[in-house]
Amino acid sequence: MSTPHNEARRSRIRRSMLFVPGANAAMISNAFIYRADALMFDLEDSVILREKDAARRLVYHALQHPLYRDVETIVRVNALDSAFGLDDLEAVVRGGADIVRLPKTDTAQDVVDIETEISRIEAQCGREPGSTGLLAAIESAQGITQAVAIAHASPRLIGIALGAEDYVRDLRTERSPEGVELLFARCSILQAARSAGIQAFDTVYSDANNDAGFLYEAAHIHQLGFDGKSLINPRQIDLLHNLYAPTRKAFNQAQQIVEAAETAALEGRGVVSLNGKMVDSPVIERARLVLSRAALSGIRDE
Ligand SMILES: CC(=O)SCCNC(=O)CCNC(=O)[C@H](O)C(C)(C)COP(=O)(O)OP(=O)(O)OC[C@H]1O[C@@H](n2cnc3c(N)ncnc32)[C@H](O)[C@@H]1OP(=O)(O)O
Ligand SMILES: O=C([O-])CC(=O)C(=O)O
Ligand SMILES: [Mg+2]
Repeated sequence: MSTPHNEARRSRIRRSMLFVPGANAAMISNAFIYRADALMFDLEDSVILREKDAARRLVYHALQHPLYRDVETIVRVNALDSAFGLDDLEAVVRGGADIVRLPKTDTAQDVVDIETEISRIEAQCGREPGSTGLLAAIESAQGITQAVAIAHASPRLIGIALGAEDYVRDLRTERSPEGVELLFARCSILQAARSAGIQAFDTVYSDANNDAGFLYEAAHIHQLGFDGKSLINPRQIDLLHNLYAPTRKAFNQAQQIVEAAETAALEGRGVVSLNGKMVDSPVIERARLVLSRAALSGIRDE
């Protein structure tokens, strides 16, 4: 279903989504200073059981703070079948989060269930119906098998994301630097997301001090076609944004393609040749994407 809400939120740029542990008052109070495309307050696996209630209160207040008004806020709630999920959802929707991140999504029914609760809470608290977005994280073999159904399960979905730390546990393996064990899951998520017209996000890179390893993984998922990545540390933000910025060569080429296409359109031609290479509609579309990424991220420092 196409609504003004999901059209706008499905096309928003989200290269970087920074996880901020919900129980860490210091991090919660100043995470807005980091220029991530979205901040993702966490109430799930970074919060120990005895801090769940305190974390929920901290995040609820942060959501309403004026300093967080200009940044997109996502909150990872606990699963609805846990002791905390419903209380989290009440606080987060009432607090005005832009997007709820559902962890460990195994089936389309998981999405339908949280959608039903979000609609109820929106109606009860007077929040505009449909204004809370959803992001489903897939973190199991079952979830990957169901990725297409999950991606199509709700008009609120802005995207689906891989949660690789839990996923490799389910596969009974470990993450490797090359990520061969994640290739099937990454391709499944990307295919499912694109088939539903929503965004695809890669998982966290957990070694906050290994820039080379992070960049290797980020280049890989950028090449696969992901819109962005979940992050754990602010130092990863600029590394990722720079990687999403086009090179000077790609930028110049995209400019030439768009200029040639505009001239051809004025002359009533759909296909033109640029330095011997065919320029037609998919080439022009991709060139426009490069120019829009340059407008946002600048030109890559190499
Ligand atoms: C598998 C999963 O579920 S992953 C998702 C859940 N996990 C998380 O949310 C973890 C988020 N990340 C972190 O907690 C931390 O970055 C760690 C534990 C990985 C590393 O911690 P540190 O070594 O202390 O980080 P580092 O020394 O780089 O911190 C530098 C500064 O950035 C801040 N910072 C670090 N990570 C974050 C973050 N995720 N959000 C906000 N601020 C952060 C620190 O508070 C510190 O601020 P200060 O200079 O004002 O004191
Ligand atoms: O979703 C993520 O990237 C973090 C996470 O929970 C996981 O990897 O299991
Ligand atoms: Mg997880």
